[in-house]
Amino acid sequence: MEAIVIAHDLEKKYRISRKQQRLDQSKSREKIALSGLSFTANQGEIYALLGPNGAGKTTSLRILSALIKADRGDCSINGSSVSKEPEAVRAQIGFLTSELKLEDYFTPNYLFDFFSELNHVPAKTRDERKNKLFERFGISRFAESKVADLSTGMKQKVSIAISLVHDPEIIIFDEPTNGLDVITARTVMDFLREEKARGKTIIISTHIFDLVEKLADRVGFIMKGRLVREGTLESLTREKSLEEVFFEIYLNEVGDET
Ligand SMILES: Nc1ncnc2c1ncn2[C@@H]1O[C@H](COP(=O)(O)OP(=O)(O)OP(=O)(O)O)[C@@H](O)[C@H]1O
Repeated sequence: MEAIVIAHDLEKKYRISRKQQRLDQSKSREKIALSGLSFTANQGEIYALLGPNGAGKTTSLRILSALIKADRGDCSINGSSVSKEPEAVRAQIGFLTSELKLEDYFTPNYLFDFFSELNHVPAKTRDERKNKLFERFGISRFAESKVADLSTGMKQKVSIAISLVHDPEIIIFDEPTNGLDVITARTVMDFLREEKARGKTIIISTHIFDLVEKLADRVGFIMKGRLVREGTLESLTREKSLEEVFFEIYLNEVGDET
């Protein structure tokens, strides 16, 4: 199996406000989000980063996607270094989040064309892709409606479609089903399975066991900014449920602090 996404020894600190410092009862003005995170995803698999709130999932996916910079460490995406070749990385990945905010005034059709142009997608390819994605996500009927008039689920599906204008080899999806109703969540999960079947590599972050059990080939447990265990879903859950494995690791790594 070929390693296509390699995160190596990532460190990231955020500077926090004095107010936040007091709330955290911390002596430091910095918050450590990642402290030496490493993991590897293989070509054509769905890899899940599973961890509790504040573990560092979003931070690591944003670094992988060249949206923010790590303080230390680096990632290799299909042979390109995130720190040295961020443009090459961006061309190969689609970063998806259900929290992406779309401008209310524009239509799905306009947004898809706009982002296609930004990504240098030729018009013919753009139209083929748009038809396919709009059909797949039930957007076609709303293609000329303003974003402001769309339902929350439809907005999320539009944001997924426009993150895929360049048909990226690697899909990075932060909390894929957060805030989605069951029907939209199902559409998204089916879509990710189809993309995997097309040979794409998919990395998701989540705290939802059920999602990991339904979707993932391999799982990395992330706690306090570090990877604490990694393995195939099958090997991890041979004797215990994923939830049991998670809490065993959690008690070991974090203790019973809440
Ligand atoms: N912009 C920021 N400024 C200050 N601290 C931040 C910032 N972003 C994240 N953090 C802190 O860094 C740590 C890791 O956050 P991150 O969002 O990466 O975790 P997460 O695993 O995605 O959490 P969640 O599941 O709650 O979204 C947390 O303690 C968080 O409070």
